[in-house]
Amino acid sequence: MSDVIKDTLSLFDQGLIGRFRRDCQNDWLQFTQHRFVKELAAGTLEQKEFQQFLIQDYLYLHDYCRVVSLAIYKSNDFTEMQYFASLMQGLLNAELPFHIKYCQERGITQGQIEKSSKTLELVAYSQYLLSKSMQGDLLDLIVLLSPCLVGYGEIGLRMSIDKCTNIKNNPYQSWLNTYTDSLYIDLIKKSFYFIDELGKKYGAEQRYQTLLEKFTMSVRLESAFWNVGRANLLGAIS
Ligand SMILES: Cc1ncc(CO)c(N)n1
Repeated sequence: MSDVIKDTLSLFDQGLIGRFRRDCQNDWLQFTQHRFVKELAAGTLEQKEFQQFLIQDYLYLHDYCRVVSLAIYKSNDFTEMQYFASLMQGLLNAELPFHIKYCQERGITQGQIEKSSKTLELVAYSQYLLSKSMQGDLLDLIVLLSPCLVGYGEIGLRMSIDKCTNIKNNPYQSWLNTYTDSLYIDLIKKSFYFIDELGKKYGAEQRYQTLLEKFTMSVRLESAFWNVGRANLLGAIS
């Protein structure tokens, strides 16, 4: 089992994603080895903090889906459209129902989510994605989205083979399983190939530096997002 996971993890080092990850290594490590991630793996994360994270992430997923629908609109052929439609389907039919289930298990109601203030971390990330995705072509757009697309998968896979992970009585195990589920991982595998294809089609080589800047900013916003559960109310706006 762990060989299959290691093979899958080696894909993260290849192609355009591999190059971006290497070229913003510090930021990437801060994101994927964040304090929140370590506490999740150990099962020591405060329940309250996780609940706040779930609420903010629910609100984030709404904006993320909006950006994916913009990608469908921006697609120039049916192959591109099909890829983004499958991503949308994965979000709406797999990740979101799981997310709603975790909220329900923790007694978080729909009304509570709708009444919640957005944290500055959420506003910054969502607004960055929503505004930047309006500019540029489909390659710019997928680069903006790719830390979000592949990051949780890498985190989930690494945790699943890390000896330090508490798998026996970890209250966050079912949430972690979402991101190692074969549906989620298959989508990521498809994404590596698709991003490389778009890279060739839309000339990633010629504008690599601009793309790297977009990727890196999304990675930093992902790191900041891990703090949403701790963001105090003074830092929240509605
Ligand atoms: C902020 C954030 N990034 C990535 C994912 C994975 O889809 C998520 N649910 N939330």
